This record gives sequence, structure tokens and C-alpha cells, in this order.
Amino acid sequence: MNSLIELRRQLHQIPEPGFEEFKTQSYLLNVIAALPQEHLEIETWKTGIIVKVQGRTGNKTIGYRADMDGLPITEETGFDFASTHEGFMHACGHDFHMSIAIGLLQHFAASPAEHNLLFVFQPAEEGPGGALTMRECEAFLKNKPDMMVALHIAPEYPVGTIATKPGLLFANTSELFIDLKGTGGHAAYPQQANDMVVAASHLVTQLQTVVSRNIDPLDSAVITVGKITGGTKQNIIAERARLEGTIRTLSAEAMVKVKHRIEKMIEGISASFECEAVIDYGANYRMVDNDHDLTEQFIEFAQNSGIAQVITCREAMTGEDYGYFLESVPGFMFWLGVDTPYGLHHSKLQPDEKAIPFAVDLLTKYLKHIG
Ligand SMILES: CC(=O)N[C@@H](CCC[C@H](N)C(=O)O)C(=O)O
Repeated sequence: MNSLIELRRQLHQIPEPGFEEFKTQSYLLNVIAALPQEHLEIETWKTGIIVKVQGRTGNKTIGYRADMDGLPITEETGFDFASTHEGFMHACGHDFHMSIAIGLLQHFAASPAEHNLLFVFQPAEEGPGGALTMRECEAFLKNKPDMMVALHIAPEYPVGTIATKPGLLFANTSELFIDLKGTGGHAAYPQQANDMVVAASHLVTQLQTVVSRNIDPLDSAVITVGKITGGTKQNIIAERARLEGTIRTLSAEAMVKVKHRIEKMIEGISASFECEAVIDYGANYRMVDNDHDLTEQFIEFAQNSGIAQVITCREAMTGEDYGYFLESVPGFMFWLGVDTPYGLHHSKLQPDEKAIPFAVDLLTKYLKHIG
């Protein structure tokens, strides 16, 4: 199992943006090529990989999905195996997700299950959402699974704990990009210009009222503006500003309402600041909707396994393009405890590597059990 920790550390050093996971793909292909090949069919799709393990009877196919991309974060863990890609980091656990998938592949390539297994190494989870097109690719469709399983690391739970629930687990998401264009000018002559830094500041403040004033308090939504850019120099009034953010809702109706309110606010900003305002919603992820029966069966299995603590958790406002797979194949996702004080997308995220052999053990047993 130490080889899996080493593998995770290798992957951790080469985080790459979505659809640019070239080194990651090549590294994984080499690892997979070293496994017993007799029962394997390996195909690539863009920077992703799909590996089928032919089962003993092959009467059904179970998909296992691991995402591959990193995030534009400068790592501050102090690890001696920290990212070698400046400004990029595996800060959402995808190095763990891939390592666990390889651990399962190692086991089942040597000793196939009753049923077929389809390992889906999927690019671009953080954006723009590789699952949406990968679920339509030939390598996936010709072996379309009867059910799918995936996990996500959870910093807040101890190693040995998993958490999930039937039904809604992760939110609907929409990216949010707003471009403002006014008139630039000399800092000393504001009357001749139309300042987009001021317009953007008003807009960010107004956006805070959408959730508090327009969404049913018993429903939930989030609007986060994670990045603002604007202007060119401290003594030049900014001609342009750009807001980049994300919207999260637990219902499709709330997403429609939030977008409607944002559009109205943009009209208002545009009128009051006499500027152009253009909105783009980027990638929209479907909620992760866990199949009731499969999730309950998995919870029961894990509770009886004697190796896992199981928590029935609440839904989270995180997003996952795995929701696209679950739209066409029944299945579920669960949280895997990795016990670190730093949250997902944090530059100091240090998940406990003991979670890797734990997850491989639990899922090996589960994938045999459901055969
Ligand atoms: C688990 C996780 O952190 N997922 C990401 C998904 C990103 C969705 C999209 N790019 C967006 O920002 O809306 C998340 O931020 O929840």
C-alpha cells in the first residue's frame, strides 16, 4: 500500500488545469500499463482515461469515477512533495481520488470481480465540467455502467469515517462572470470618466442582497464573488472591471430566481453608471442526486463492514460535475474523512494519507459485495 502513497505524492506534484492534465494522464497510463493486462481495456478521451476490467461473468458494469484536475492555488503546505507547477495545487483532493481508483484497479486487474468495472478518470471537474461531454464519449457509452460510485475527500471528518445521504448531496452550481465597461480617464478628473471600480463595488454589495432578500429563508443559495479585476494603474480611472464568481442553490427554481435577480441588478448598474454590463454563466453543474436504494444499500454495507464509521450527513453547497453522470446512470457519491484543519480549496490542505488504504479496502469489499 505504500506504493499508493508514493503514487499520490507523485500526482500531487503535477497539478494541472482542466483539459490540460497531460502529465497526469501520461503518468496514470504508465501506472496502468504496468498492471496485469489480461482483463483490461484501456482507452483515452481528451486528457481522461477509461479502463474496463472484464468481470468473471460480466453480467453488469459498475462505474467508478475519479477526477483529475488541480486548482490555481499557490501551495503552502511545506510538503517535500509539494506542487512543482507554480501557482497550481491539488487542493480539492483529486490526487487522493485518482490514487484510490488506482488502488482498486491494482486489485481488480489481478483478481477481477464478478461484474465488469469501468474506471473513469475524468478531466476538468473544477471547470468547465468534463463529465458533461465525457458521459457522451464512445468509450463510456459502449460500456455504459449500470450504476456508478464516486467519493470526495472531506477535511472535517476523521479517517475511517464516511458520510453521505440518499437524494440531494451537492448543490446546483453556475459560474458567474460579469464584465463592466465604462470610460477611463485621469484620476484627477472623475467628471470626465465613468469609473468601473466604483460600479463593480456597488454591484458586489448589491449581490449580497439576493440571497438575504429574494430567496426563501427555508431554501438555500450562495453567491460568491471570488475574483475582481479592474483598471490598470492607481492614478487611472478604470475603464473596465470584471467579477468572477459562482452561484449555488439547492433547487432548480432558486437558481432561476437568483439569475433573474442578478440580471435585474446588472440592468440597474448599467443604467445608473451609464456603462455596458455583460453577463456570462460559464459552466452550470447539475446537482449530485444520490439514488435512494443504492445509497441506502451502501450505507448499510459500510455500517456492517466493521471498518467504517458512517454519518448520514446534510447536503452541501459544493458542486460536482459528477452530477451529470448521475443524470444518466443511477449511483451515488460519498464523503471520505481525511482529517485536516484546512478546508477544500485551501493552500494548506493536508489530507491524511491513511484515508487512501482505508478507502481502497472499503471499496474493494463493496465492489465484491455487490457482485
Ligand atoms: C467539490 C468542489 O469543490 N467542486 C467545485 C466545483 C466547481 C464548479 C464550478 N467551476 C463553479 O465554480 O461554479 C466547487 O467549487 O464546489
